[in-house]
Amino acid sequence: MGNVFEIAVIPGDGIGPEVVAEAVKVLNFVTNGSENKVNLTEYKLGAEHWLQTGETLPDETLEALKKHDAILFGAVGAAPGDTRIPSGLIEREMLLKLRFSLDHYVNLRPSKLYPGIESPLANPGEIDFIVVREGTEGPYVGNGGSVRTGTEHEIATEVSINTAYGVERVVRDAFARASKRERKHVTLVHKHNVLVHAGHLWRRTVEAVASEYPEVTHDYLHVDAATIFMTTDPSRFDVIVTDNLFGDILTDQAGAITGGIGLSASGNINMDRTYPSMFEPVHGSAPDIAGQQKADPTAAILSVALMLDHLGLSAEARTVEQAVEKEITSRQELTDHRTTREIGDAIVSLLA
Ligand SMILES: NC(=O)c1ccc[n+]([C@@H]2O[C@H](COP(=O)([O-])OP(=O)(O)OC[C@H]3O[C@@H](n4cnc5c(N)ncnc54)[C@H](O)[C@@H]3O)[C@@H](O)[C@H]2O)c1
Ligand SMILES: CC(C)[C@H](C(=O)O)[C@@H](O)C(=O)O
Ligand SMILES: [Mg+2]
Repeated sequence: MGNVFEIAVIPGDGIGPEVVAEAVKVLNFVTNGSENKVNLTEYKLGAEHWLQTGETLPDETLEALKKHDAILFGAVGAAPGDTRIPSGLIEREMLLKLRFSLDHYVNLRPSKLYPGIESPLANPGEIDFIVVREGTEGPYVGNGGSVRTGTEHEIATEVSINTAYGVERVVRDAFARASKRERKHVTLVHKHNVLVHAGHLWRRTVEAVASEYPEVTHDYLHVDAATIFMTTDPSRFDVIVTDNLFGDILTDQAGAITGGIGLSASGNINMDRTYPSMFEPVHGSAPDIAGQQKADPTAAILSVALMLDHLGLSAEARTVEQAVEKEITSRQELTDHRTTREIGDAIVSLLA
């Protein structure tokens, strides 16, 4: 007896609707004919929606979203120069509000250099690591303010919040994931030589949790040095655990070295399953290429694979990943770039 999974779909802004259309095609195809079904409900949210309605994320919408089994998210946000929308409004009051309200404490961002993908690195080696980015704390929580705003005496703060509870649960998740991987290695990335209070909490937590996982090795890198190794020796990484802001920055870099941000998937995961998890590409709304069918939908499609895994549909998840790998290989033989739709169609045809 199969299940029916209720999936909320939030296409969002810019290339969001374009890449989500392809991801939905793949999701429908891979579940069609299987005993597990998906029932999709679309929600209009984002910068365009705010311009039309003045709404960011109304409470009723949040409550409705909570009733779903998972959320498939595209991207939100305006072009940096768009003065009609206050900078950060949609990111904070819609996207981060969702991640915080649904307690998405594990922001899982895998990076893999697929065969046939060209890395900008001269000697990329084998790249296959995951970043376990803390998703609900750090400098993202909005604990700050500005006094004497606009004067030469302005003081602006953005306080990074790190709780023992929040750090421990994400560090535990990283070690648990590492213990199931071949190399079984965790790298803590922080900056405890300067950010001593938060840094030492992270460090002590890693040491304590590591003692429960004797089979998992671990090391530490300051975030500045981590960016060096991400470029010179990325194959050293297996599982990186880090705070919300460092994880944001490192995962864009990780995308760049593995062939581009258009391939980077992510899951905002509530491991306790008290609320639905949300799956989305790492990239944003890319206003520079929006509406032109230039966006690579692979990140959104691989986010569907992460979602299927989370829902317990691992056979379907592997099917999607294998079709993506084959499509990436077949791209190399083409002289023209595939459009967003063509990539989605090619992946669907490889699922058949
Ligand atoms: N999760 C999200 O919704 C999310 C994530 C990041 C940024 N944003 C928002 O998106 C807007 C634009 O941000 P940005 O320009 O800093 O980052 P971005 O990720 O949207 O774009 C950065 C660069 O990558 C390219 N790119 C992104 N996705 C691509 C894809 N699928 N295929 C090919 N190229 C791709 C873009 O064309 C651009 O040159 C901002 O409003 C930002 O706040 C939202
Ligand atoms: C848009 C922004 C809030 C977001 C983040 O910083 O987490 C984005 O950059 C991401 O990586 O998903
Ligand atoms: Mg980011």
